[in-house]
Amino acid sequence: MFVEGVKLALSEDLQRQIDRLVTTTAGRWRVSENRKALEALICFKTFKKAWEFMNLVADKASKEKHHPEWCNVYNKVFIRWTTHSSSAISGKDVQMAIFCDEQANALGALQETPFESSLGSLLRPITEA
Ligand SMILES: C[C@H](O)[C@H](O)[C@H]1CNC2=NC(N)=NC(=O)C2=N1
Repeated sequence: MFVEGVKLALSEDLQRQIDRLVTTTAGRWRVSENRKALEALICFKTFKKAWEFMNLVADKASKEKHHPEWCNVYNKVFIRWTTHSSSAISGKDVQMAIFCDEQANALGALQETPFESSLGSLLRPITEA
């Protein structure tokens, strides 16, 4: 009983953190369609800013042993946090997403990035260009 109670409290806390990320970041973060990942499209002013961001996240990922699925085109970074051994978003995913959000803000990432419109051009196969 006690353990179950702790589990419940933890997942409620996680859900609250996820809700906060999704609702307070102006469309930057969303829960993936299969609900197993947190994803963001982050738009920087320059390529150098995007690269700086990726370096900071790379350092943190090595320390935390939790690595992003991501891609970069010029000033945009698409980033996804998911945990392979889990069927749901984990605390580590949320921790990394919050870290990314803080770093993105510190690097002056553009606040409002319409997810759908920008993602299309970022991931479009090069043959269609
Ligand atoms: C053994 C090692 O810690 C695991 O393979 C880690 C590595 N980094 C990881 N990163 C992410 N995002 N999810 C994982 O499940 C994961 N597993």
